[in-house]
Amino acid sequence: MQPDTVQPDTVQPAGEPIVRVRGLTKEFDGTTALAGVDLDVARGELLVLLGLSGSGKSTLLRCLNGLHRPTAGEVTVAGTRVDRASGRELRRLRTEVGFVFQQFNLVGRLTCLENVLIGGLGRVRGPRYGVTTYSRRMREEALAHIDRVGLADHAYQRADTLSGGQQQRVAIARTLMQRPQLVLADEPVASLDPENAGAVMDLLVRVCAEEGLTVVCTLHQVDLALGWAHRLVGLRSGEKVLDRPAAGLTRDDAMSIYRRVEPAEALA
Ligand SMILES: Nc1ncnc2c1ncn2[C@@H]1O[C@H](COP(=O)(O)OP(=O)(O)OP(=O)(O)O)[C@@H](O)[C@H]1O
Repeated sequence: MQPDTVQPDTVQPAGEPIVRVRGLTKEFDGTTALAGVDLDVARGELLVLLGLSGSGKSTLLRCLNGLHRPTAGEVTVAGTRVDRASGRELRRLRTEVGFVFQQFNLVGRLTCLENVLIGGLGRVRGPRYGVTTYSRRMREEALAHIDRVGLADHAYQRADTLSGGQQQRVAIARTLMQRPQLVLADEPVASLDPENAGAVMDLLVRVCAEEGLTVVCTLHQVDLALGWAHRLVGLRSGEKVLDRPAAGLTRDDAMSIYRRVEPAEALA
């Protein structure tokens, strides 16, 4: 499936990048997951991370929102030095950084509406139990996001009764409800069949572009990456081996990161 959203070929960096990574190294008990990665992501950019299983993609995403503390290096996201942030700074940062997971991470026994409202919890004081404990304005906002992802007829349906594609749409609506600046998506379509994968990816790209959000997304599907991304970054054994605009990049260029030979002129 081809995207029905026309994306600009590249994003002209305007001002400070929203993500700035320098010399990022992450080790786990003797395993080097990331080895000195440098990366800038411009505001509004859609960057796709590619690489073999175990190449460090998820670890990089998790270092961006502080789920992993780097072994060495600097990570700055939306002006916050994530690598040395306090617990309080990390909690604030996570209200500005949405995370879309492969397995959706919805609360199955709650309705779509309740799940989407959870995305707005960072904006309210104290816990909320049930839809009626949120303000009317928040409920209307959540319903508008549910409508936007095409699930208006399912707003009051339990999340665990929805298909995988529908559940990921709910997760996207929950992320929008969060009003983030940056969306991290870790293999958001890996659990879906090819048709649903294309449709959900198109939705994610479209709503993020409409909101002017920056997206860093890991994918295993090179064709999806070439269809949607502004820029592709390839990791191999924790090192960046490709960093090129998607425009003009061939499938063969992108596939080179999965080969053992060094990609030619990959780090333009
Ligand atoms: N919490 C952890 N504890 C120990 N090792 C870890 C941990 N998380 C990741 N690793 C290791 O770090 C390396 C990179 O893993 P990571 O999950 O980042 O790769 P990936 O490219 O996202 O893989 P996949 O495509 O399969 O999701 C792997 O060798 C993995 O085993």
